[in-house]
Amino acid sequence: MSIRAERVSYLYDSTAALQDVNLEISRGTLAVLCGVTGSGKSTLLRLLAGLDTPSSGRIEYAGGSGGTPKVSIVFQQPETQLFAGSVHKEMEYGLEQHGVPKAQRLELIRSALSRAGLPYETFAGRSPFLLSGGEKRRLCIAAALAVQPELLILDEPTAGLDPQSAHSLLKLVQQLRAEGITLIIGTHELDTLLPLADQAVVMHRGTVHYSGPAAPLAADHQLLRSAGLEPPAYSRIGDRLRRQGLLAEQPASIGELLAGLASLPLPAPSAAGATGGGTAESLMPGGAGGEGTAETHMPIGAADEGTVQTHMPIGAADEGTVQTHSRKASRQKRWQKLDPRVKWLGMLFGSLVVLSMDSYPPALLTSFLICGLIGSAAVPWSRTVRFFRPFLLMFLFLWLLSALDWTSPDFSIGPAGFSVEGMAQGGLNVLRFLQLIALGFLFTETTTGAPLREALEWGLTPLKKLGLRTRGWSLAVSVTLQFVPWILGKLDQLQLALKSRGKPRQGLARWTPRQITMLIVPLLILVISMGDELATAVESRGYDPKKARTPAYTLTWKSADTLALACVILTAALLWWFSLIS
Ligand SMILES: Nc1ncnc2c1ncn2[C@@H]1O[C@H](COP(=O)(O)OP(=O)(O)OP(=O)(O)O)[C@@H](O)[C@H]1O
Repeated sequence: MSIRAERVSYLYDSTAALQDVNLEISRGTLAVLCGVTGSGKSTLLRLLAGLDTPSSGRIEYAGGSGGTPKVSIVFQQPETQLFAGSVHKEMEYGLEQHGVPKAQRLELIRSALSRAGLPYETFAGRSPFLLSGGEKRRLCIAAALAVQPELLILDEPTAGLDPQSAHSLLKLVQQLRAEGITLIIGTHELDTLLPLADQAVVMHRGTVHYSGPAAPLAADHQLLRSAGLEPPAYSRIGDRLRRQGLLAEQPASIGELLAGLASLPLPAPSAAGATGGGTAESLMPGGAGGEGTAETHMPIGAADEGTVQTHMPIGAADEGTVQTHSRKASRQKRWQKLDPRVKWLGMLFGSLVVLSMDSYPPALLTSFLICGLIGSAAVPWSRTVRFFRPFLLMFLFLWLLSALDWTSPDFSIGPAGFSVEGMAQGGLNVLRFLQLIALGFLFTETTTGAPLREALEWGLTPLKKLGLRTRGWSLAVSVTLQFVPWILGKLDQLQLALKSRGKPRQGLARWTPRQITMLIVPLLILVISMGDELATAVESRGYDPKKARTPAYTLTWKSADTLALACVILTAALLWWFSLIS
């Protein structure tokens, strides 16, 4: 199957990760996608796999077997891609989603596992979570192969593998190419993958810097360096030897370089070489032979402006985006500078007001105000949606439950009767719950770890007088609060993993009861292992809750904080008064 990206751009919030990407990869090609960290490789691979939709532009597949394109992807971190209770179930999930009849599944699973070097008899019953890092990666590759993809996308497939496993993975990649599968591999590992590739694509700051045959790219050191990449070692050494007249041709792989070297008589070490000078120089990659020793020893790209810019947000090229970005950053900074005690008190007063409300007008006004506050703190819209999405289904259920009326319903849907009054009251309660959650969200989104903990400790000080160990509590509460975004991030990753193995589902369809039950176990395992790691870290640092800790952050009250607190108290009082009169 061939794939074509046409003027593809992708934005994370308002920052462009990809800009105007045009790309064509023909059927049966092994394409290597390289670029420095943050250049947009993973984002592009996700779009090519159909897991995300471009913000603009389009991606087309052609020459497949018809119907939905059969694309499989293996992510950079395999542990985020596993979710089932056993290796067999992990493999079966994708086959089931692709509609493969049960009778055919076992054979496909066996064959894919064995191709990935995991014998079925040994691994089928084991938990994917208890495999080693390399075995997890092989399992993900096996699961991707089981569905017999026409396009296979691998993101950093050799990362974290020992040399032998990396070698067998490369052999497998070559076999797959020989079978006519189109392969796209995202990697930094140019030395091993570039010689195998037919096509190379270099990403630089979210754009395609080069797309063409792989062999000339390996020899074009200037082009690679201008994208912040170091040319493969075989090419750098070959280049030096060629300049010195020792090799006739530029080697296209480490194998060719060794073969070229084998035909050379070994020179006797010269006196100059023995004292340092010449030998040291000749051992340096890309040394005096033409590319400049100083340049070689500088951090990659220090020699060219392009790489320095790599670390800037891609949108920096566009002045409008920069301005929006800096306005947002300054709003976020203003909220972060505010003393956390003001936010803590704001959350306390806000919660009291919300709890005292029993009619819609003040509740709606409060919702409006909270939305305004979240907007003024420049919390990205996508992050807010991601945070609230899991709560919405739960609250919808609670709302329907409180609207149920079996005795004198105002209307019925099927066997269930509902009362309008119950709906109104339930709606109000749900709204108030959401407001309480939103206040907590605003507090944690605008306060970093250390100030958050100190503010919590300050809030718990009265309890200290009763002899309670508030330091331990505040640590526990702040860790718990920071767990929430972490858990939501993990949920997103697991959802993406499910999507990568089956029919793409969008919106509420992603949260079917089956999907939720599939996510519970891996999520629990991830949470427990994170708790375990945290406990080990705390223990290894000799943390003793009985001893006073030196605060990592000192709270300082400024006049702007007094003003902000006065605004908080005034607003809370007005809302309370409004709820009394309405
Ligand atoms: N979820 C996200 N939210 C916001 N920005 C993101 C997100 N994911 C990636 N980015 C940003 O998008 C840009 C491209 O990221 P991407 O992960 O595609 O790069 P990459 O080339 O794959 O990097 P690496 O080799 O380190 O994996 C980076 O600047 C990154 O910070």
